[in-house]
Amino acid sequence: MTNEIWAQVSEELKQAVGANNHTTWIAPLRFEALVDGVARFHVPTTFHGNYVLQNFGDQILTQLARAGFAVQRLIFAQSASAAAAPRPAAPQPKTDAASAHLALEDDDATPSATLDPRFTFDRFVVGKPNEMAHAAARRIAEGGSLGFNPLFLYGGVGLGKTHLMHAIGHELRASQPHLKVVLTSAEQFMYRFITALRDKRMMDFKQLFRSVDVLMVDDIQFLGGKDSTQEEFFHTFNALIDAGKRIIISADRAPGAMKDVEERITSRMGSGLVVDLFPTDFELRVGILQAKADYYRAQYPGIVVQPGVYEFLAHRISNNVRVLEGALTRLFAFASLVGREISLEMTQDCLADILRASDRKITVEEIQRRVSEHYNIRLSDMIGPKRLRSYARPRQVAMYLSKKLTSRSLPEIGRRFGGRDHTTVMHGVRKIEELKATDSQIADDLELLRRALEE
Ligand SMILES: Nc1ncnc2c1ncn2[C@@H]1O[C@H](COP(=O)(O)OP(=O)(O)OP(=O)(O)O)[C@@H](O)[C@H]1O
Repeated sequence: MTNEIWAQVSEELKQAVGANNHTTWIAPLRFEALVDGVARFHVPTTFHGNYVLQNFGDQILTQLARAGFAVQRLIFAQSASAAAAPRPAAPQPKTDAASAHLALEDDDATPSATLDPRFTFDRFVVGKPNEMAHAAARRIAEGGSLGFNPLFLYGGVGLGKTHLMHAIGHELRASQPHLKVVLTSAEQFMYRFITALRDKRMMDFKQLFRSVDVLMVDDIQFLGGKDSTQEEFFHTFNALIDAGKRIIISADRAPGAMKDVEERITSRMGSGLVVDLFPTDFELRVGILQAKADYYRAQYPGIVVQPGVYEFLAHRISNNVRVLEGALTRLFAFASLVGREISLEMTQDCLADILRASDRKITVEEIQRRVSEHYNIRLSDMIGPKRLRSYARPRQVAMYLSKKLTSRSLPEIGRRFGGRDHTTVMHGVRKIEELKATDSQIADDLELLRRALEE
């Protein structure tokens, strides 16, 4: 996108937000860059940026989409072109799509992140793979006493961890505005820590983080190998837990699977409620597409989506909801540009690159092969009739993973396990679900296998 195009989009926005709002809020924005679906703007103050994001963020995204730009995140910062260029010793917090919405602005008096207005509970579609995580997040958002602390949410890329954290933030801000709720990424925590060290303002740093009521830290796996930041995080963590404050942590893997993070830290992080977000299944993907499309239809009135399009996308696109969203944004923007209905043909054409990239699907056969290798048993024994525990357990693990990671139905899975009945598969899946909560060896096995399969 060029400055000229932004100028046109900005003009369009005048219609949407009104001339006064436009002069006050939109006109001062300076477009800086659009990289990987993240559009970055320079703003005169942090407050200005927060205000625009919260009040006009959706409209800006919509207008950009209308202009043909599939933007997924907006960042408003004083940043690069302002005087606040970081000194060399301090790493810059990354501003990619994953962390953009958490941007903590440098001149914030408190480290409370900008909440993304789109990441609310209302807009979170619940299905089997994420129902536990959603329920736990809801419990925290309701306030009151909980039987667990911290909450540790983990799962693969783009499955809604950040979304749930923001949703908790929104709810708490509305229902208990006196609470100091802080949402940050591990990377930003480190950035602040290093900056405080450099500027000899450690007391301020400690006070800042230890005075919060609810601390949410995203992408904690980032602490791997960053020894002094880990140490500081550990102290912050302990101080808050001891003071009865609430902590929510997210990561791309289970606490025990974290690399280069000290064991005393991972074991404390895993000492509350640990919940995993499973890869989306077909039903959840259709649900998410429908919910997002409802929203788009309000923005692009008159666009018709032909039957079968959502199902096609849910079948063909990977687990990552971010990819699913990007596909839909592009489809709606394209359909509105050319003024046609969204048909299967248009979908295949317009999304050819995304569909190609998502072609790799996990199969039951691949799961069986991996699981038998993992447990060191023959594939034929796992699929065959033998009932020995040493075969039955891996078989159940493979059934469980087949249910969770593929879109195959129970009878279809049964057929691939030597023609077993669907009730046998169901029993196996339930058994592993139970064991996962009580047997850490099984939980670790599942985690390892899932990672290997999703690579
Ligand atoms: N169940 C859901 N319902 C609606 N939207 C969802 C759901 N799950 C994920 N999304 C959307 O998918 C996108 C990616 O989600 P999010 O950023 O929360 O992922 P994440 O798990 O934090 O992944 P990462 O670690 O890569 O940041 C967001 O736009 C989010 O709104």
